[in-house]
Amino acid sequence: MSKPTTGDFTKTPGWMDWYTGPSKPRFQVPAGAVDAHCHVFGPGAEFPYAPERKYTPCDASKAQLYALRDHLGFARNVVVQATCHGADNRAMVDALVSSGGKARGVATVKRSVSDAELQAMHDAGVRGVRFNFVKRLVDFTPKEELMEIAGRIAKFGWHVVIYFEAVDLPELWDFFTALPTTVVVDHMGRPDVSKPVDGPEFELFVKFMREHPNVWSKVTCPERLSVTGPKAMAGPMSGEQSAYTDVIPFAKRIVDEFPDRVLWGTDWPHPNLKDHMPDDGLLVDFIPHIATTAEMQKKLLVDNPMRLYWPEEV
Ligand SMILES: O=C(O)c1cc(C(=O)O)oc(=O)c1
Repeated sequence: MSKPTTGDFTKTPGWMDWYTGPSKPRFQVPAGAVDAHCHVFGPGAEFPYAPERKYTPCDASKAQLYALRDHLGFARNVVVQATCHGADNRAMVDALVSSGGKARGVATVKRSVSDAELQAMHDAGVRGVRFNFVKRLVDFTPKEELMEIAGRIAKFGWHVVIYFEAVDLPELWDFFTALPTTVVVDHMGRPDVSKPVDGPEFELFVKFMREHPNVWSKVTCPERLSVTGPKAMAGPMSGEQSAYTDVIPFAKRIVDEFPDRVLWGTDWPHPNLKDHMPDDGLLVDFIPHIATTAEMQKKLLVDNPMRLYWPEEV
């Protein structure tokens, strides 16, 4: 793959660029598999990063994303608006429009968005909005504004994607459980995997899903959540086909209990990683550790994302 650029922007110090030499996964994903969580960044020269952003990434273009899709054996993508673009969805929408119907998207919108703008995004393939509660990524938006947005996007048949840290779930519980749409949790609500998988923190997350059949989870980002690894990267420190073993019990528990409400994605180009950049081919090899039968793999990678993002084809 071609090397990432940065245009006129200066990357955040210590920024880790995505890995240009991903291996071919040993695990062959089922036909029609969807990478249901990934991003595009810029390119900044064409789609400038938002003034209110908390980080400046390297560029990660739609062409590079779609080359990775083909390399890994996926058929489709769900492109999630990255916080470095704020509520300016042009780069994400441009990626959808150029995908030939193979990508759908999740936007970030403000309360001031018009119905005509929502309709235009719908026509381009947007099917959800993202509410972000991770403080290092976004400024605070009042909950009544978000609830108003949720009510408006519900009319388009869209869902709400939420991103939060596990310690914040108790405080956010009432808001999340009042949302009128399907609710999709990013990265399993970021559990602290150094705590027990059956301890109070993760039990609360399981209860959240168990008691609310409209709640789905992405069983994504072992490379973010892992504490002890080993890491899915090329070279001598590699975990190769058994990376991120400390995350497996958490993700597997969610897939086992809620096989019809889980999604998987690469999270390419992996914003804000601090200590390593994964080989996306090896990340795909993580999947059979958490979805252990062909039936579960098909639900995770094909049936569930198709039902949520391409229901007209199911
Ligand atoms: O943990 C993160 O830093 C992160 C950031 C973003 C974003 O900036 O949109 O998206 C993600 O899925 C994860």
